[in-house]
Order: sequence, then C-alpha cells, then structure tokens
Amino acid sequence: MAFSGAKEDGREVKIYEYLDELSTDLADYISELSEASVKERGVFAIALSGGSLISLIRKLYEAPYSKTVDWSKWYIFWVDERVVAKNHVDSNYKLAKDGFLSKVPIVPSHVHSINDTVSAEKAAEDYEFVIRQLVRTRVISVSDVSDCPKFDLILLGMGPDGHIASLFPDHPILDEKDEWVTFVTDSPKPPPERITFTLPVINSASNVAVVVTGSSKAEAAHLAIDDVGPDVPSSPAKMVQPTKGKLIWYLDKAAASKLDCTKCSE
Ligand SMILES: O=C(O)[C@H](O)[C@@H](O)[C@H](O)[C@H](O)COP(=O)(O)O
Repeated sequence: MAFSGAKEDGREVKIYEYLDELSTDLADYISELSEASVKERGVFAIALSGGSLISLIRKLYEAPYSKTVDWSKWYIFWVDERVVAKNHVDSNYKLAKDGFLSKVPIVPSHVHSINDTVSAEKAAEDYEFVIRQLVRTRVISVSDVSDCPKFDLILLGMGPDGHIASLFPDHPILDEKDEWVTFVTDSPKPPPERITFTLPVINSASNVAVVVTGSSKAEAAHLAIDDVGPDVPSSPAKMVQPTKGKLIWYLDKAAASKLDCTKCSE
C-alpha cells in the first residue's frame, strides 16, 4: 500500500499503487466485516453499487475467501439500480450476477433485486417495501439514531462528477429525508431511469466503503475528501458521512493524485 491515513472525523483513506493490492485489501475488509456481522447478528446484509466496483471485489471468489466466507449468511441488496430488465446489459443486477454472485454459493432467495417490470417510481416503492419487511425480521438491522435500515456494509463507487449511487450533483433527491429508496428519471449518466438509496440510508450503515480508481476521478476525490471550503461544486460523495458507522475510501494512486496530502504520492 502506498499510503493509509485516518482523518480527524474518523474517515480512513487508503491509497494503493496496484489495483491487485487494492482488490486484495478490499476482499480482506469485506470478509472480516462478514465474519464479525455473522458472529454478532447471524447474517450479513451488504448493498452493492454498479460500475467498476464489481470487478474490484473479484478477489472474494478466489481462495482463501471463496472457502472461508460464510456465504449462506449473506443477503444482497443494490444501493442503486438502473430501471431496465434484469438481463439487460445496463442492469446492475446482471453485472453483479455475472461478475460475482454466480461464482459464490449465495442462497438465491437472499438476493434482493428490484422489480424490473414496473416504472421507476413503483420499483423504488416496491424495493423500500422489501427492505421494510427485512428490517422487521432483523435480516437488516435498524439504526438507533434514525429509523433507517442499518446495512452491515454499503459499497459505493464514485463518478467523475462526484455522484455516488444514483445521487447526482445538484439533484433535488439529495435533500430527501423521508424515503429510504427513491427514483430518478433524468440521470445524467445513462440510462436515465434509476432507483437509489437516499443519503439517510447510506449514512445509517454500520460501514461504508467508497471504491474509486482512475485519474478521471481525481478532482472529484479531492473535492469529496479534502477540506476545500464552501465555494466548490456540489459533491454527493462528500455528503457520505455515516452518523455512527465507519467510512473508508479505497483509492488507487491515479484517483488520489489530487489529494492534499504530502505522503500520498510516496
Ligand atoms: O449504477 C451506477 O451507475 C452506479 O451504481 C454508480 O453509482 C457507479 O458506482 C458510479 O458511476 C461509478 O462507476 P464506475 O466505477 O464504473 O466509474
């Protein structure tokens, strides 16, 4: 690892020279959280994003994790999903299924994808309903500071504009306080129709990891992580501030190249 540092607010920033190293560390981190959560609650509720994240968690289906992780206790959710059929090339479910879920023995009934036969609005409503049922049975824990679900782990990617999940800069849903899952029909990143967890849900998680690679994300990473003052473009990624949970940024050197830290280029 090139650099790992903790910020005053408890956030951790990890920067890697090689993607392979980042992927191994990420797999270590996820398997440790899974073990701790299974020990404490008997289950592990994890929410995935789309994009490059899925290939960056690939080490999880290799040894030793493929054998040591208790896959039967995993429950899978999506932080955001594109409103397309599950077999569509744009589907985050398909991406995760082809690139991860089909390679590990997760119980099919523990995989909670969206209803792909309805409108974005209805899909968001249905997904929130599913999550509410699972909060009731404590498959998903509940936050003791908000009434929000408390996922054991939320994995996020970030776009070059600083978006996370399907929460885009300056979009009114960044202010959503009541819904757990909402929808957009005007996403600047195609496809336009998506459902997404809201910030209160993301910030109620026990653990959040933002995994970012590539130089196109360097400026957005700087704006989200560094103390840049108020007069800067809106950054949804900067609004990821778990109330009680732990936040870790996993960056490669290119994505970290504009961070204000002296040791980052070591
Ligand atoms: O469905 C989506 O589009 C994603 O969930 C989205 O939030 C993604 O995580 C970022 O856009 C980063 O994607 P990349 O890592 O591929 O740049």
